[in-house]
Amino acid sequence: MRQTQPALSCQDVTMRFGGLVALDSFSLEVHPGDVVGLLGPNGSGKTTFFNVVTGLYKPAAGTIRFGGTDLFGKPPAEINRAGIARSFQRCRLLLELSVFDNLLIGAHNRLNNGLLHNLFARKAAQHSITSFIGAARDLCARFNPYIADHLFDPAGAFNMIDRRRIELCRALLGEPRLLLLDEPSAGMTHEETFSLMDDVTSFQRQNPDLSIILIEHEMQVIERVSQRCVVLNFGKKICEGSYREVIADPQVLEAYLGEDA
Ligand SMILES: Nc1ncnc2c1ncn2[C@@H]1O[C@H](COP(=O)(O)OP(=O)(O)OP(=O)(O)O)[C@@H](O)[C@H]1O
Repeated sequence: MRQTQPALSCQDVTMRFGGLVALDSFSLEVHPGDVVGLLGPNGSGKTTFFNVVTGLYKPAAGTIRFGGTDLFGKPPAEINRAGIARSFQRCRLLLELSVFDNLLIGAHNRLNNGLLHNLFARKAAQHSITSFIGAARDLCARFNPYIADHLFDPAGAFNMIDRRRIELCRALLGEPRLLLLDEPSAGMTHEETFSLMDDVTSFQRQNPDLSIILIEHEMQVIERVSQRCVVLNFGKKICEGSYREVIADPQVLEAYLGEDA
């Protein structure tokens, strides 16, 4: 029996797009330090779940609590401040800007004190930027020292795996307690994906209360990093258990292969 309170507790979450039920009474609990693999065939509702949890979509029904706080229907900025960060399938860096500028844009939620403050409280504004540079360098060094050593290089000068690293640093800079990773392998080789996930795992070892939900089609990645897997099909949870359990489950085989196991 688990002693810890769940970090994230979603109960009976339903999301509809017109007549399409993208999430159908979906429930999921994630405890501090959990790494959960979220699986399912294309269109099964995985990204929709991330969009609901991060406030991009407002579900029709259900409850979403994080660290005991009700997040249902709250705006994305508030959810991010509460400690939930995410990555996206496609690279969302501004490539002509430096790594540092990209990190700064990600921290807008916390650093923006308003134009008047920045114009008239120059010392305070300068101090907050200086301490942000220190925090950014420190975070990047803990995630992958190469990024910290190239903090002021343009993001476009990095290869795909390092761009993903920069995006993850941006997500982690706010010290989230829950990180949602949407297909980190997209556009990368096996080796690159494993290397990226090694950085994530090593970062999590330094921050053992960080919970992670990982959407990933590469089953080897899921097997390597997740302690528990949840499988969606047509918006419904069809299976939950260890990687070994879910890949042997007849309903999961049927969902993926379209045949009876
Ligand atoms: N904004 C939207 N408007 C209308 N339908 C949507 C929208 N977003 C998602 N859907 C539909 O909801 C269903 C679930 O989509 P979702 O992107 O969550 O699936 P997924 O499991 O993440 O798929 P994939 O593995 O291909 O990324 C799909 O049928 C999709 O077409």
